Amino acid sequence: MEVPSEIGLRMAHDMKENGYLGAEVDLHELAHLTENFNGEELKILTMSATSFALNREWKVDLFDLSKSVDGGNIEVTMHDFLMALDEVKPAFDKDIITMGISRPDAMLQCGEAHKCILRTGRALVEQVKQSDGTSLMTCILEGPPGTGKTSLAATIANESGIPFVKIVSPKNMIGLQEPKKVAMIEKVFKDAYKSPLSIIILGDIERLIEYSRLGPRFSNLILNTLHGKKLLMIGTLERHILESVGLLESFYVHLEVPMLRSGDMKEVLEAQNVFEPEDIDNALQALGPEMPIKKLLMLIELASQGGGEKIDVDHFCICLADIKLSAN
Ligand SMILES: Nc1ncnc2c1ncn2[C@@H]1O[C@H](COP(=O)(O)OP(=O)(O)OP(=O)(O)O)[C@@H](O)[C@H]1O
Repeated sequence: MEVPSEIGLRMAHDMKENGYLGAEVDLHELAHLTENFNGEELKILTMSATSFALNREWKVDLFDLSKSVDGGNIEVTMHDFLMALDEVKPAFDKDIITMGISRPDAMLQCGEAHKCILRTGRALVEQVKQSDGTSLMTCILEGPPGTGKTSLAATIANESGIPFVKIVSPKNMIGLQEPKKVAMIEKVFKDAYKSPLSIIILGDIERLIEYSRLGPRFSNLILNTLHGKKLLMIGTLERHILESVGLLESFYVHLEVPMLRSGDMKEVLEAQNVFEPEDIDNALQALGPEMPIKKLLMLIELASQGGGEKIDVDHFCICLADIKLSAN
């Protein structure tokens, strides 16, 4: 059983104090299910579960409205909470961290470099969890667009078992004004600091915000507010931007996420099982020495459309040429 979140435990404690929590309610399960809820969201969840209990208990007899209703009998059950959980969702649902990869188990093996990054990521997680000397670990995954940086960060966070995971991504902030974005980022850090152990993923830092605005607050946010709490922060960025915005020193560990090389692409093609075995080498030859995983997956999808079970390698080459043309 994982350590339930501080907030979840607090909520369960409050309800017990108020004496209307059903005896069968599994507090640990409940705390586990509400790991990514903030205080306000927990209040709303509790109100929703209570209203389910009220609806059930206060069965009004429409044929005899003079009958009184006994409010003292209200008991909020686990079932009420489960129904409330269907309705009330946290702003930063843990599922968000799997963005890009809709299911963590859909993460493809694609070469030694990716495996090595995952291994290092796991080691960093263990260090933050176990070392008394490490309260803050910062790691940057740097590499060209579409190389799988965010997916790798999400996989590390997903596997970590750390209940409090927040992702800050430009995709969550489309259309927001700069001050609102800064406020959102600050809130994520403040929320994280309420948990004894947390992970924050900062996706595409350069697109998040104009760094000069965030910069001065950023170091304060990370360094000054920890107060004995433990945090692993994983950022994703392209290297030249990392240098140009002067962020290089803000991250202790730098991991390079490269494009897929021929051997890595072979691993992906074989796993996808989209070519006849004898066509794989021809396809690899057409693909050239390297390519970001995003582009390779897009190409496979494009070439698979409307065809049979396997992709015809000539058709694949035409799709590849189309993609190259449109990129120019
Ligand atoms: N190992 C993998 N298995 C399956 N799909 C993957 C894998 N890595 C990345 N992808 C897919 O490739 C796409 C790009 O991945 P991701 O967003 O992680 O890359 P990125 O380097 O963060 O991109 P950008 O620089 O554009 O932000 C996503 O759609 C994701 O689903």
